[in-house]
Amino acid sequence: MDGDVKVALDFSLHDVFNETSAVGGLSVENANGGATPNEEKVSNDGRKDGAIDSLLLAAALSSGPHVTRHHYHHSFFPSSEDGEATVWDWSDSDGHKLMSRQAPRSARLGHRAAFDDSSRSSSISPGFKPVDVDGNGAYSLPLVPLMISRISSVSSSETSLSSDVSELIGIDDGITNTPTVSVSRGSAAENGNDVQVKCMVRTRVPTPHGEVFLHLYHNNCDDKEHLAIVVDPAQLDSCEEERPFAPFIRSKSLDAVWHDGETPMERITRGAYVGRLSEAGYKTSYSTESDVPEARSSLSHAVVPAPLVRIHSECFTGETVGSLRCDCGEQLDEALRRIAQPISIINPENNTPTTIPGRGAVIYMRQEGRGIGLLSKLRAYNLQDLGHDTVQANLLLGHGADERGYEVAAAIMEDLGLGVDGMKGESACEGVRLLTNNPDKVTKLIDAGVHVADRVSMVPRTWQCQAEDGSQTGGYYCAGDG
Ligand SMILES: Nc1nc2c(ncn2[C@@H]2O[C@H](COP(=O)(O)OP(=O)(O)OP(=O)(O)O)[C@@H](O)[C@H]2O)c(=O)[nH]1
Repeated sequence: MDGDVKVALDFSLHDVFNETSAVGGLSVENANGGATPNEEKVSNDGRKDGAIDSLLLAAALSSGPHVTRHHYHHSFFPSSEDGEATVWDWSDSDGHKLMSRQAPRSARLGHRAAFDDSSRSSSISPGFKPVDVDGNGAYSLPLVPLMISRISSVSSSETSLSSDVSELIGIDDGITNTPTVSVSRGSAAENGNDVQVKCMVRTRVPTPHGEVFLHLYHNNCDDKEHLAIVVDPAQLDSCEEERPFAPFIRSKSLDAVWHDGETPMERITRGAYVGRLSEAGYKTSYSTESDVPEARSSLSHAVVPAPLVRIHSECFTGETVGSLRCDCGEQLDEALRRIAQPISIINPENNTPTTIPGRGAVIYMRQEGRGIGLLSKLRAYNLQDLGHDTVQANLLLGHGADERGYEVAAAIMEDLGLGVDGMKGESACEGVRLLTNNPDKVTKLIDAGVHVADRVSMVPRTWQCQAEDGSQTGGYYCAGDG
């Protein structure tokens, strides 16, 4: 299991690599099929999508749909015996020969010590290449919220805990200064104010897990732009005649009328549309709740499982830099993968098995470093290198062990009809299946009014592989390791 071997890429992968880089193999610099990252391709139906990462596509084709930007380095591909890449042998006891460019986590952590020692003596431990193949990391999914953060014109001096959502919208909306709808959350806010959130924009984003809707939220509690990554592809292809099996996951505040005389183009620009936008046409979304199509009445939420939801905390180091100190990037990716899995149900209308698209959401909270912020988290890493654990390091810096709050996340879920209040009818008490290993998170969300129907453990694939190995699970660097 420990031996690193040299292998060749399989045929299809190799073809793509040769196309994308003069160097070929794993040291490609442009993993975007020769296109620049911003280059657009026009599909047959006239839609414009960002250029697909051909490296990723090739990996997915050769290894299966589970391979994503993050898992690309962690996942398996069929083994061959000669070539250029350093890979790890993960072959299982059933005789499946599998190789991965990702070392087992235990090995990664084990080798870290050797790496640290050897880098001091300028000789890198053979077989451990932590950042060997990350040329395509620049386009990874979690970069999106970070870019949004950079272009945000909302500064902390322009907002305050007591500011109204309408003030926020007036600053950088550019469409309307007078929002009429936001979601109010009882008395959950610690400062005594109602927590208000408003979805400012919703847009379709193609991802390795299929098409998702990215929702950007403003709120009256902090100056962060929190996000919801909604997986509900059924609504892309919805037509009025056919009612969906499960209620669509839509933002009430986005679909509301924001001001008198609102134009269709204003609504379309912020994403308040139904179905799929195309050059051929569009349809603005329902502006009142009574217009929302009901799920098929004969299909209760007992038949369609409650949506899977993960509340994910931003982790710049783990998600964008590819830090091995935590598994946040893998967790985000794994959450989206699991939410996007098709759901098998029995259609009570004809009693036949049927499959519906996966549905759920990742609520992406900008709570870096368990709420202590990136600056403090990075300082905490230095203290951890001195031998302190995560909690000790946070406390030494004057922070709590975990400073995250979940009222804003709960308000976003309410706005999306997820586990709080629901959209209407049967979905009202549908609840959510929460993807987490953190019991504290479950308690805090229940306190914030979320109906948690079930907790689903959130185990990254690399951990699962380790468990099968019988080797160490978790590691001292990962905050999620408990
Ligand atoms: N302060 C601090 N924060 C960290 C560290 N490593 C990761 N984080 C942050 O921890 C957050 C993730 O929290 P976790 O405890 O891993 O996971 P969780 O969200 O509580 O629980 P799960 O839902 O089971 O993943 C992210 O915001 C990371 O930025 C660390 O060493 N110190």
